[in-house]
Amino acid sequence: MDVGEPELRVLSESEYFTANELFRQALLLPATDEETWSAHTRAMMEPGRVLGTFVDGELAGTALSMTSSLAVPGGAAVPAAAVTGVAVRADATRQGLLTRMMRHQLDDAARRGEVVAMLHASEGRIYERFGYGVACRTRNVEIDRAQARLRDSVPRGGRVRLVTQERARDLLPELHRNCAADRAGRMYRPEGWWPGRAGVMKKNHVIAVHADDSGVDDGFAVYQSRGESTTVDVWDLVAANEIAASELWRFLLGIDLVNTVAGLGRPVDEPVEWWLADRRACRTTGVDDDLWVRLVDVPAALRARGYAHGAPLVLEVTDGFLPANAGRYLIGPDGVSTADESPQLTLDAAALAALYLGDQSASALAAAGLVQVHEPGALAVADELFQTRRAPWCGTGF
Ligand SMILES: CC(=O)SCCNC(=O)CCNC(=O)[C@H](O)C(C)(C)COP(=O)(O)OP(=O)(O)OC[C@H]1O[C@@H](n2cnc3c(N)ncnc32)[C@H](O)[C@@H]1OP(=O)(O)O
Repeated sequence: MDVGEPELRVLSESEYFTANELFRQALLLPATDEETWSAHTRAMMEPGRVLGTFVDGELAGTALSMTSSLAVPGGAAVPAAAVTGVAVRADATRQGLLTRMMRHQLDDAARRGEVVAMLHASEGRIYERFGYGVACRTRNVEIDRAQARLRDSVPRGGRVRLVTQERARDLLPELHRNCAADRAGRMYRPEGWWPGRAGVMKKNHVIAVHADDSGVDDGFAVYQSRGESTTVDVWDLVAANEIAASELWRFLLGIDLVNTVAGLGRPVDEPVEWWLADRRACRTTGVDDDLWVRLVDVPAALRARGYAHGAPLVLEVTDGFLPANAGRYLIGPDGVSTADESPQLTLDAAALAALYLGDQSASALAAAGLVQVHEPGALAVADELFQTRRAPWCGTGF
């Protein structure tokens, strides 16, 4: 049976709990207890940014966004909507409710001056139609501790210390902010993220902080042990520089009684194998999509990032969901402007998102038919312009 004409509106604070329950039910998660809700989850809901769709007077769909920013190649950060809490009640799916919410949310982000929207997707087939594309990926690794010794050549410095969860609550938000320019794809963790995170932090989560030789904190790791043949799961490891990163790994690999150290959602180019004297001590157990990005304002997004040296290129962008974004852009190391010339390459908003942070090359996307080539040689030019020194990585779940 079709649902009646839906009503979409911004929810009031008294409706947030119901929206969160709807989300949890749709994600097949258990209901939230009152304490977790009021002390933690509630903090993720920003007034004016929680949407609800009502059918026959009942809440049937919800989606929220948080105020954030995203680091782009070249070191700048652009205002960003961090989208989460997306759900439609099981008896109201495939009737266009999500499509309405996505349109409303992207229009709202544009009104707020947000250049991109970003999310983590529950399934791979939902968001491309709305112009989102996979902009970075993560890798899960398992390191066999008995075999793992860091090479003598790995630079050393500073000191790792354990801090209490209480101390970590004060320390980590600023420390994370200071590490955020590390690479493209990193995001500013929204204000409500940390209290929300504290809600999922278990009693046995341990926090290690690295300080450099002058005593300035420059990285941290959050981990937890499990199982009898003990594995340490590393949930969060963020560092401002390579020494802090390798020293945190050195620390984790030095914990007594541990058999395996599992890094979850790590950058795909983290050089773990190169740190190890025996590279086979590290096994990749999975590579997954990380952040999906939607360029809300294509010209502003293109202008915000830096480009490698190379010849300029005329790129045509098509955008079925936000047609105002469609256009031709002259992109080069000296900047970006709108162009009248014939395009050398054409691609849609979702493919541009995959190119934008440097995760995929234009050549790889063209091989899948996602970039149309009008001029021989243009792919090589695009590959050079959009390439980045490091793989993009978000590293923040939300
Ligand atoms: C960022 C996050 O929060 S991720 C979490 C997302 N939420 C979930 O996964 C919870 C469970 N799923 C749901 O709540 C819903 O199925 C949603 C939100 C994914 C989709 O909501 P719906 O209202 O059914 O989407 P809507 O009807 O607007 O669909 C639009 C199109 O997308 C397609 N579509 C939507 N969801 C899916 C899916 N999961 N798989 C494949 N296609 C899908 C529809 O078939 C439709 O295609 P059409 O235009 O060709 O007919």
